[in-house]
Amino acid sequence: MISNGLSPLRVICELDGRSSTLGQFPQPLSLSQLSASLRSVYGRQLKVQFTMPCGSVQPIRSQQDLNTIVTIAADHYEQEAGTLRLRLQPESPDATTSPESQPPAPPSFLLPEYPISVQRRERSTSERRNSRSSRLSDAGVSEDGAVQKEQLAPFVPARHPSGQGLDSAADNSDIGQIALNFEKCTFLGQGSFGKVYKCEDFNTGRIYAVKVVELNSHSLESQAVRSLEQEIRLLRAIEHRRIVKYFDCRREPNRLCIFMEFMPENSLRHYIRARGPLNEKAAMRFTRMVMEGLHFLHSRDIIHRDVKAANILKDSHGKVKLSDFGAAKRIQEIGTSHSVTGTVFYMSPEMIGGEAHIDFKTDIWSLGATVVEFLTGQPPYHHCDNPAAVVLCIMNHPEHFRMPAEASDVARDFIRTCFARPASLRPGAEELLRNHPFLPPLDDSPPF
Ligand SMILES: Nc1ncnc2c1ncn2[C@@H]1O[C@H](COP(=O)(O)OP(=O)(O)OP(=O)(O)O)[C@@H](O)[C@H]1O
Repeated sequence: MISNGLSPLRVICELDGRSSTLGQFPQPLSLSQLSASLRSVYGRQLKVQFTMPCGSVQPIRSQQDLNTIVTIAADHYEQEAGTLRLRLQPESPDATTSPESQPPAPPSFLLPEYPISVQRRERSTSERRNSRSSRLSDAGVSEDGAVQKEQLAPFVPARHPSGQGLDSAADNSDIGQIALNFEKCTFLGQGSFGKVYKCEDFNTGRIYAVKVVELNSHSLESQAVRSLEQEIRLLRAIEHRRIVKYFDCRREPNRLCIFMEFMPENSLRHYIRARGPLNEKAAMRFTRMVMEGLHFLHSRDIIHRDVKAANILKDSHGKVKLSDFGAAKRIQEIGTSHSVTGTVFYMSPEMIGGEAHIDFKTDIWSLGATVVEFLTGQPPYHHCDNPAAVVLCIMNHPEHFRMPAEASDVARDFIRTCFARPASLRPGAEELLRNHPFLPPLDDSPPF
């Protein structure tokens, strides 16, 4: 353990993949002293960050951030007693621009460098045959477990006049069948790891949401990108009415484009921000739908890992579906941005603690946090003024959590049940669906 007594703290900094000792510092460690030391050693403005036990990267911007980080390091990196490891990153000129304040950039990856005529190309008999066999080999698993045929219509790859396909930069020969109508792409929103566009396939008129993840120079040819592509190809087979479907994945120079089912009514986070917290009846309905989606994923051995209102998308019939399942963590690994500020609110203690064995129960915790967001407009521990403090609360001071003031006993019990710890005491999705009065069946719920 690092003591907060007199023993000095050794600070090691990593910049551009190289680690070096910055020095020994008296405790409590002072941010101004640390900054002065960094300036004298590196001679330039640097962002100071810390890698949490869960792998997320936390910026250190204040003395309070630093104090919290030192405590977390002491609690979770005991094998490195007396040492604090920091990551350094050069300050970019636009570092102060938040994603929200950026203008909605045009979908440059989709804009052709040549005029495009929107027309259907007739396919030859052999193309039709090949397309059919590849669709059959893509056969997936349906909601009831039955094997079923790929739902995609036979798309024609878009062709560049030079003869190259849109995806010529990568060997995506078995995918990349969606030919986009570039004129019909509109910006939908910005996430931490990419921008999302609504796009139309010019052959079928089918609408997609396309998430574009900018790849950093390290990740371009990395195993992580290949793994993500493979994972999304596998996830294409997952089909359920409470889950946003993945259709495809295509690598462009410097970018990865993930094609998903388009959900017209945006996320529950947007809904709550626009209209305020949900009433309890609505919260119960949406939670039931999300839990049904989780139950399906868990029954297929998939942990979502990023359940939150921003990942619950609405259709135009008042129903919701879970999005971003399975791949969210991998996208974080390869994206150019590495700050996950904000998402820590929903993380389970076992995930934050970097436990080796994370199971489905982590999603139940996150759904509990999401229900708090439904009912209050904010996730739990939102009163903490920095994410590092949130981490500390979740790990060490769960009693600091504020239960929604107006919540019924049933809602309170549901939230408490989701926050049970250790994870082994937390019920699974099926048990909650069967037994918890916060989740009464809906008209279209399957029997449990
Ligand atoms: N399948 C979809 N259909 C319609 N809109 C979508 C779809 N997927 C994402 N969006 C919208 O695009 C925006 C960005 O979504 P994205 O999933 O990249 O980030 P996020 O979940 O909001 O945040 P984070 O990246 O921090 O998890 C959001 O406004 C979201 O509602």
